[in-house]
Formats: sequence, C-alpha cells, structure tokens
Amino acid sequence: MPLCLISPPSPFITCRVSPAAVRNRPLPPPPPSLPSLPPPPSPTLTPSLTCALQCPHFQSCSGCTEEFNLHRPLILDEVDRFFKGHGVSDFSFDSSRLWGWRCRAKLAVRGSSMDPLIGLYQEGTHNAVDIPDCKAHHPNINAAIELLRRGIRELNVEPYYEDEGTGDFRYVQMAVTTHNTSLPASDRYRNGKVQVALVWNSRNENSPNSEKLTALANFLWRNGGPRSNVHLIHSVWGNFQTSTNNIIFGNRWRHLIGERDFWEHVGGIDISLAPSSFGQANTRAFDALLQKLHKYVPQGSSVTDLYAGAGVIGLSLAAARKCRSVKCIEVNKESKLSFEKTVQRFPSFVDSSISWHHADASVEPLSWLMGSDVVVVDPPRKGLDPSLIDALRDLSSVERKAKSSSESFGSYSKDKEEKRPWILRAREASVQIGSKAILENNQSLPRTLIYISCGWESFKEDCKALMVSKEWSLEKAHGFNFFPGTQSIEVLAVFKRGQRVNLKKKKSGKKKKKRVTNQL
Ligand SMILES: C[S@@+](CC[C@H](N)C(=O)[O-])C[C@H]1O[C@@H](n2cnc3c(N)ncnc32)[C@H](O)[C@@H]1O
Repeated sequence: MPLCLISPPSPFITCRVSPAAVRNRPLPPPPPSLPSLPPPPSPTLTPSLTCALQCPHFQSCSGCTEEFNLHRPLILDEVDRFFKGHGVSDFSFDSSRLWGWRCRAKLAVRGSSMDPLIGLYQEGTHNAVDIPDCKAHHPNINAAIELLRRGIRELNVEPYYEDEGTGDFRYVQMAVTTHNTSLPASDRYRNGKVQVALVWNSRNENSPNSEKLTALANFLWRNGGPRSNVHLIHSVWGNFQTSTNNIIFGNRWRHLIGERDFWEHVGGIDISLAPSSFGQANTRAFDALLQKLHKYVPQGSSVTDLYAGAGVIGLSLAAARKCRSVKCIEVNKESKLSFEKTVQRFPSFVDSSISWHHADASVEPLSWLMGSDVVVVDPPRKGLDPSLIDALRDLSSVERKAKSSSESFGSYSKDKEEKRPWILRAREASVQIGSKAILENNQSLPRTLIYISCGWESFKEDCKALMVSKEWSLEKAHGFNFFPGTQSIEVLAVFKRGQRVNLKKKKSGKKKKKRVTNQL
C-alpha cells in the first residue's frame, strides 16, 4: 500500500512541469520501497513525487500500473527512440490532467447485495475489486458509484455470480458529460453529469427480474437527479445481456430515465454519444489531439475516417478544415444514431459532403480509400486489419495501373458504375449529408495517412509494414498522455506517400516557431 508523500493532489490540479524540466532532468528511479517517515515539505519535491498517483487501490486494482511520474510514462524513451530511428527527430508529448481524467469507465458488479463490489478485476483474475477512491476516475464517477452501492443495498439487488451465471446486475458503464453551457467554462468539468448504463442479466425489460432494474434507475434519479441535493446523474440506461461469455454489452438497450441525448464538446463541435457507441475515456486529452490533428489536414481535403465510431474525428475535421468531403466507416451500427444526432447540431456554414457507413474496414478497403486525399485511421488496440495495410501499400501501383489503362482513370461513364465498386458500396447502409456528386466524381487516392493509435506494440508493427515498401514515410509524430498511471499513450503519426520530404531544407531561412509542447 503506497504511503502519501504529500497531501493528496486535488483531482483538478494537474502537475505542471516545464518542458525544460522534463527534457533536462535525469528521471529519478521509483523508490524501491516506500518510506515510513513523514513527507518532507513539498517545495523541494521532484516531478516524480509531485506527479505520483497516490491511490489506495494501486496494488489491488489492475487499472493503473505506474505509481510515479504520471506526467511522463516510462515508455516515452522507447517511443522517442523509435521515431528518431524513422527520421522524426522532433517527437513531442502533451501531458494534460493527471488525476480525475477518466470520463468513461466500465466496471464489474460482483459480491452480494449487502456487500457489493463495483470495480475492475485484479490482475489476471476475475475477482472484482472495489475502487471507491480511484484517482483516475472523474470524481463524479466515484460519487455515482457510491450512490449505486447504496441503491443495490437498499433494493436488495443481486450482483452477478459468474460461476453460476446467476444474479441480476452484471456491469455498469459510467460516462461523464462536461458540456453544460449554462455554467462558466471553468466550472464545467468539475460539474460533469454521469450517464449510467446498467447491464442486466435478463433478455429484456419485460423479464421478471427487470423490475429491480427499473427500481434501481428510479433510485439513482431520486437521489442523484436534478431534484436531489447534489445533481449528479445525467440519465440511466438499461442494457440486456444473458450470454455467459465475457462480452460486456448485449444488443438490446433501453433508455430508462433522464435526458436521452448525451452531449460533449470536443474538436470544436458538439458531439452526441449514445452509451452503445465508442467514446474516448479522456475527453480533455482527446480534444488536444484533435486540435493537433487539424493542422495536418489541408483546407478543402477529401477525407476518409476509418474505424470512425460516431464520426467524431471526421466531423470535427469537416467543421474546422472545410473539407470537400468526409466519409466515416464504422463496424458498430449503434454509432449511426450518434453520428446523425451530431450532424443535426452541425454549424450551418459547413457544406461538405459527409457520409457515415456501417461497414467493416477490412473488407475491400480500397473502395473506401478511393476518392480521398487524406485517410485517418483510429483502430482498436490490436491495430490495423492486414487487408487494409495491404491496400495502403498498394496505392501507387493502383494509380499506375489506372493511368496506363486505356480507359483513363477519370473517364468512367454512368453505365459503367459497376466497375466503380466504391460508388455502389458507398450507397449501402449509409447516412449521407450534403452533395453526393462530390464523393462520386473524385477518384484521387490518399497521399496523407494519419494514424491515431492507443496500442504502441501494434502501431510499431503496422508502421514498419507500411514503410517497408517505401510507399509511405513518416513525417511527424506526437504523443498524448491519454492514460496517466499506465504505460499506454496515444500516438498521432503523420505519413506521406512517396519519398520523405526534407523538411529542414524547405524551412531554411524561416524563423523557428516557438514550441508549446514538451520536446523529448
Ligand atoms: C479506438 S475506436 C475509435 C473511434 C473513433 N475514431 C473515436 O475517436 O471516437 C475504434 C473504433 O473502430 C471500430 N472498429 C473496430 N474494428 C473495425 C472494423 N474492422 N471496421 C470498422 N470499424 C471497426 C470500433 O467499433 C470502434 O468504434
């Protein structure tokens, strides 16, 4: 159990370390054993101590693996070396909020109705651990968990018992919206409201054991809704899952109480996220990443956003870069509704052709790359599908073949549509906003690839596979502290098709811009 070296930090104060301090100071190794003496006065503390996790659950919970240097995960040394080895000498790392950053959590509900456990599994086991004072959670997630615990006890709700497949309440997802425009901007994060999704061990809301689900939703609303002393709860949803596998959510969702629509503000736009859609856990860091991403997409580009979720990246680019067209491709059909809602609040000046497609990016991926100048990929931790890597590596040869073919690349007539599978495909299972014509008449292939990764190991493999044939070269890379307390970081890497441009030569004579991020 870690001892507090200094008084626990407020979750709303991040550890500010000057770029120079990070660059020049040799990092002290984590203490081998924890001191038993009272802490020294704080002014002399090094960043590793002021940026310590100080969480009482550190050793029992599997959520965090690092106790010190939250501002600078150890893996950064390797990341920096990797990028240097591939010609990117100015890799930068942005660190934002170090505590209370997690705005989205999925937690197991186990134990008994009198003694419920709501938390993560212990490393390598299926033993859930209570984490009421989690330092990564937004504080209102912790408060909502405590309210939920009270509800389980008072209503005698039976948590799930995995071995037997019995009990009612399996998991809970908590997501915080910090988008309350009636509050001053500085108060919004702190006053975030929690959308609670209760995963119930029943087929639907009419099953006999679903009565307690309704009762629990009403309890949360009565005690945490707008009429309670502390308004904490945004809404409550039910999800129904009876399968005995490890998949958290079933296919059936029900809105039970509170506001149906959940809005957040990132990347310059209001986005709607249903509980069934993917959402980034670290809202603030994601916003910083999107701001950076915008710089690499030229105004008026045609963009393909693969692994798009509810289309947040594509839509924020459409709004900021006035893209000619944006195509979002996502395999989870539940994200479609969130995309449509987001578009309803879209700024009226955006007149891009925007579409969202329910499709698997690994099936005929070339059809999605056709007609775009920039492709953005944001795959799950396991990385890109091999068929997509192959398609990305083949682009120049596709271009050459198209040019040399007697039927010139741009001269298809309407009756030859069947030879343009991407057009036929783009019409399937899609939502289209704005003009279709732009999408259909553009036959360019991407020259810029922007890879957003939360899985460092898979990223390295994909990166090498893309560059081995010299089809793509790395131009820029940035890291973001999306998961403080772990060895995971989010990477944004920009690749260009063809040979690497000598940026130094291009820039010579120009004044150097002041850097605002931590150079490593
Ligand atoms: C890391 S999330 C990124 C989502 C989105 N870019 C965002 O930031 O909100 C990865 C997304 O890829 C989707 N996905 C996974 N495999 C896919 C595939 N083969 N084709 C299309 N989408 C896929 C997942 O459902 C998930 O929404």
